Amino acid sequence: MIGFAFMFSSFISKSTSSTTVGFSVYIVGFLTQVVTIFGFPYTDNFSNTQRIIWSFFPPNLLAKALQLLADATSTPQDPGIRWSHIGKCAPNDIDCIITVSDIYIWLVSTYILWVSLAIYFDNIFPNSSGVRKPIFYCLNPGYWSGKGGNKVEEGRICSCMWSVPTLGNTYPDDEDVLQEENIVKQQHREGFVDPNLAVEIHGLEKVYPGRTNIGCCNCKRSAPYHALKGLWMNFPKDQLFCLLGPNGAGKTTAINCLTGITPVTEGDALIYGHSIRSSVGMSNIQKMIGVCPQFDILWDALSGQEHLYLFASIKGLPPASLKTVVQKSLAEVRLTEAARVTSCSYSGGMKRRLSVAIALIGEPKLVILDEPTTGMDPITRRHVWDVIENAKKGRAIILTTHSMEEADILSDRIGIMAKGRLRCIGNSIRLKSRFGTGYIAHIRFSATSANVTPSREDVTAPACHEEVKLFFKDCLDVVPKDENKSFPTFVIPHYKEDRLTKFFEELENREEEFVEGHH
Ligand SMILES: Nc1ncnc2c1ncn2[C@@H]1O[C@H](COP(=O)(O)OP(=O)(O)OP(=O)(O)O)[C@@H](O)[C@H]1O
Repeated sequence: MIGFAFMFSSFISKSTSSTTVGFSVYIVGFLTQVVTIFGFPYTDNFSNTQRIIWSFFPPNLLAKALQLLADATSTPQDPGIRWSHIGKCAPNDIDCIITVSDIYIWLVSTYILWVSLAIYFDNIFPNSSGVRKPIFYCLNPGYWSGKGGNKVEEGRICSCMWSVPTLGNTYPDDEDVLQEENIVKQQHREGFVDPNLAVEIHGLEKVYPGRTNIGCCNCKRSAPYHALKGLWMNFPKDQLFCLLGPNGAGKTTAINCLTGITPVTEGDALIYGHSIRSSVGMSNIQKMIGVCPQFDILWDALSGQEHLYLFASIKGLPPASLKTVVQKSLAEVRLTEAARVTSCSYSGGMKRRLSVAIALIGEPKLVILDEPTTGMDPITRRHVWDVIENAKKGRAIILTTHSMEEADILSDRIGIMAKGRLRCIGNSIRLKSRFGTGYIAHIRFSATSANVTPSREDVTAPACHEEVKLFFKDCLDVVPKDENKSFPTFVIPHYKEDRLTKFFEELENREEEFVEGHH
């Protein structure tokens, strides 16, 4: 019965539907068992074919086995069924169509059949990302040897794929992007392996194929979509690379290609030397990455602590260290108090923090964070920034975000994508100096500022920075890169000009507190 249920689960994608289907199978099983008890089809009156078809449904065999057992033990004179006699019919079984031994063989055989079918259907039906294996995947020797049998397809089995259009000119129009591309291409041509690189992206392209889905009365068509148009990038170790870009730029697609969720159309990427296009490479990659997906993948019934135990065990952490690691991880993302609460009661921000903790657990060498601070309040977001900043040591991090402030504070390098292409790349100062249109305020604090005591060290104390931050709290980009600098730089977008003017008016009135202020 387990094998049959397992096979049925391949056809169901939603947990709500599984309850309905499970209950329906139970009812059908009950009815066929009643029919079996009344003699169908294990008597001489029925054909072998009918019996064979009936026996493929495990509850029927179970009912027949219980009936044989009941017949063999109904009176004190009945001999019962001994293990040594399971291949023989009971003396009072006149028809002797099937024995307990036959039933055992049938149950084991149908279990193997249903489980094999379950695995096969699970592979050929598209998963939640629309990816599936070819119909005859198991006939490919590479699938069994693990070498090159990892080919996957997209779309439904019956959908017809459109031809993939060729990509036009992919020549970058930005000098920094061109320089990055040239460096990566040259290294690729020369086969140079830089030990300081965590990720090398070699001309990554992704086309979501257009399809014609033929329904009963309608025929829907969609054209192929080029989501990634040839990315060439290097991500060094011990650095945080931030991918920025508007909605639909291709950030999540790039991440899904790196993590193996979506198959790549052209190009390749090496993560610590392992190719994302090889099944062996991908299984090695998956052991060394931690991912915080754009949408939280959590189980409502499990608590935060249980999630972390589960993922730490999956990542192969020694059982003895699990408790310490989980507690440290919960403390880092400030979920210690809510550790035992089921995740369905968590707020959106708490769920994101748990997802970040899951991504960081087990010391992964590459961490991929897809919009990790979405839905967090400003204080929690700053706290999570600290967690990410601390996590940078000893690993590479790829982070996507829509927040310029987040990118500015956390990143070592930023890449801005649009329409599947990399449009600019560099550190935040380089990008600001090339593309910034706002104002930059350099503010030096006096030791006699009302918030600080007049000693040399206190000049750099964050207390007086707080005053400026409060003033600009509704600006996007005013947090100093290094809070301990005595000359912090505040970047004020051009549309906040009125705020800046007001600020400088205040500065003039408080000349004794701020030694210098200019923009
Ligand atoms: N399975 C899919 N089939 C067809 N097109 C898709 C599929 N997934 C994404 N796309 C398209 O690819 C483009 C890039 O999507 P992607 O999710 O990578 O963007 P993004 O930069 O992550 O956007 P966001 O910031 O909104 O998360 C979008 O135009 C999207 O419509």
